[in-house]
Amino acid sequence: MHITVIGSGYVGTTVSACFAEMGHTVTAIDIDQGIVDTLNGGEAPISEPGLDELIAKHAGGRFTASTSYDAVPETDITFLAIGTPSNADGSIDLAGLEAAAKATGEALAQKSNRHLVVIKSTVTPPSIRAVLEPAIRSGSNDNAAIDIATNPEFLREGTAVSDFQDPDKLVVGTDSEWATDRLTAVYEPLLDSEMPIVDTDPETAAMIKYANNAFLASKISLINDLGNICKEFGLDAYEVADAIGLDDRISEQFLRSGVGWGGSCFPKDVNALIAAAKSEGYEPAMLEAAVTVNDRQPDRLVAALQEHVDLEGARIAVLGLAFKPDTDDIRNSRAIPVIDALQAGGADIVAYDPVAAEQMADRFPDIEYAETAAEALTGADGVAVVTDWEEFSELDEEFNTMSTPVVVDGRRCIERRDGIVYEGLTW
Ligand SMILES: NC(=O)C1=CN([C@@H]2O[C@H](COP(=O)(O)OP(=O)(O)OC[C@H]3O[C@@H](n4cnc5c(N)ncnc54)[C@H](O)[C@@H]3O)[C@@H](O)[C@H]2O)C=CC1
Ligand SMILES: O=C(O)[C@H]1O[C@H](OP(=O)(O)OP(=O)(O)OC[C@H]2O[C@@H](n3ccc(=O)[nH]c3=O)[C@H](O)[C@@H]2O)[C@H](O)[C@@H](O)[C@@H]1O
Repeated sequence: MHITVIGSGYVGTTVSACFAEMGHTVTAIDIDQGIVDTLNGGEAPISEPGLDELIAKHAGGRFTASTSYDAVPETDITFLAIGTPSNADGSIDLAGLEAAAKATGEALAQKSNRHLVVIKSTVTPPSIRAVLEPAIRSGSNDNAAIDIATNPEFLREGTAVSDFQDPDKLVVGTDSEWATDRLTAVYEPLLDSEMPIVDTDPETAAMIKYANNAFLASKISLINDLGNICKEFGLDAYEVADAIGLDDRISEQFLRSGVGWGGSCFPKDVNALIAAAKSEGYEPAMLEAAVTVNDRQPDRLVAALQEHVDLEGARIAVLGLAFKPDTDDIRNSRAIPVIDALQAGGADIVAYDPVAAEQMADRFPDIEYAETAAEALTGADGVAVVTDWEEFSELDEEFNTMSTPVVVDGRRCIERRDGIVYEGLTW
C-alpha cells in the first residue's frame, strides 16, 4: 500500500519507518524542513533505539519525506500523527492537528476515488466530529469520498520501534466495513492469531487510548501514594509492590514508585481528559488525585535532600534529565520541577544526562552540564537521581569524589552501600 504519514515526530517517524519495513511505500510529510532533510538523509530526527537503522535502510527507497502535501492524493491511506498538546487550562490544543487535517482535506480535493484518513494522534472523543471531521472534509470536492477513522497508538518512547512492531492490541475505530478492512490490511504483516483486534467506532477507540493512559498514570500515582505511606512507616515500598504485583489482577508492571510520571503524554492526556470531562459537567475526582500525587513527588525528593544538605549555595548534581531512560525527550520531565525547586532553595546545579542535556539547555541555559555522571558527582554536596538510566546503577567509586556523598534516589536505581548517605523516596 502507498501510505502518507503526516507529522514526523516521535510517533510519525516510528510509524513511517515501521510501515516501510512492513513493505509499504511511505511518504512522510512534516512542515519542518530540517526534519524532512534529516529523514531524506537517512537519519532519524529523534533518538529512539532501532529507528536510525530503519530510516537508513528505507530512505530513498520505499521511504521518502517532504514538506508538501502533494503526494496525499496519490496514496491509498493517510495517517495524521500531529502533536495534541495542552492549552493553559489543560484542555487539548487541536490547532496543529486541525491545520494538518485541513491541509489533508484540501490535497484530497485532487483525488476522485475513496480515501481513508486515519487519526493516529491522541484526541478527545467529542473533537472527532466537532473539529477534525469538518476540517478534513472542508477542502474536499464532491467526488472525494473520504472515510475517517481513529487508530490510537500505544507505543512507549525508548522502546517505540519494538512496541509498534509487537503491540498488545490493534484498535481500529471506523464508521464502515471498507475502512475497517483497509486499516486492518495495513497492519496485516504484524497480525497473527494471538493479536486481539478491537474493532469499534472512532469515538470509542479514542476513549480507549485516554482510558489506557489514565489508568497507567493513576496506577503509578497510587503506588506513589502507597509508597509515601510505606516511607512514613519506615517500610520498603518496593518489597510491598513486588508482593502485590504477584496478584494477576494487579500485575507487576507500572508499580515502580518514585519521583513520578512525566513525558509528552501522561500529563497532557490525563489533564485533557479531566478538562473534557469537566466541560461535560463531570468532576473526575480519581484523575485529579492522580495529578495531585504526581505533582507532589518532585517536591518530596527535594525535601528529602534538604534533610541532609542546606541547599543555599550547595553544589547539587542532578542525574537524568530525560523523562525516562533511552530517550532524549524532556517534555514534562520530572527533572524540570526538581531543578526549579533546587534553584528556589539556592542550590548551584550541575546536571548530567547521556542524551538529553542539549534539550534541557534550552529550558535551563544557566545551569552547568557535565559530560559524564562522574564529572557531575565530583565535588557535589548532594545528588538527586531523577531518571533511571542503566549507567547510573553502575556508579560506585564515583560517589567517593563528592564533597558530601548524599544520594537521594528518585528511581530506585542506585545501590545503597556503606560510605554514602542514601535516601529513597518511597523506601
Ligand atoms: N510520543 C509518544 O510516545 C506517543 C504519542 N502519541 C500521540 O501521537 C501524537 C503525536 O505525538 P508526537 O509524535 O509525540 O508529537 P511530536 O510533537 O513529536 O511530532 C509532531 C510533528 O508534527 C509536525 N507538524 C506540526 N504541524 C504540522 C502540519 N500542519 N503538517 C505536517 N506536520 C506538522 C511537527 O513539526 C512535528 O514534527 C500526539 O497526539 C500524542 O499524544 C501516542 C502514543 C505515543
Ligand atoms: O500515549 C503515549 O504517548 C504513551 O504514554 C506512555 O508511554 P511513555 O510516556 O513513552 O513512557 P512510560 O514508560 O509509560 O513512562 C511514562 C512515565 O511514567 C514513569 N513511570 C513508569 C512506570 C513506573 O512503574 N513508574 C514510573 O514512574 C516513567 O518514568 C515516565 O516518566 C504509555 O506507556 C504508552 O502506552 C503510550 O502510548
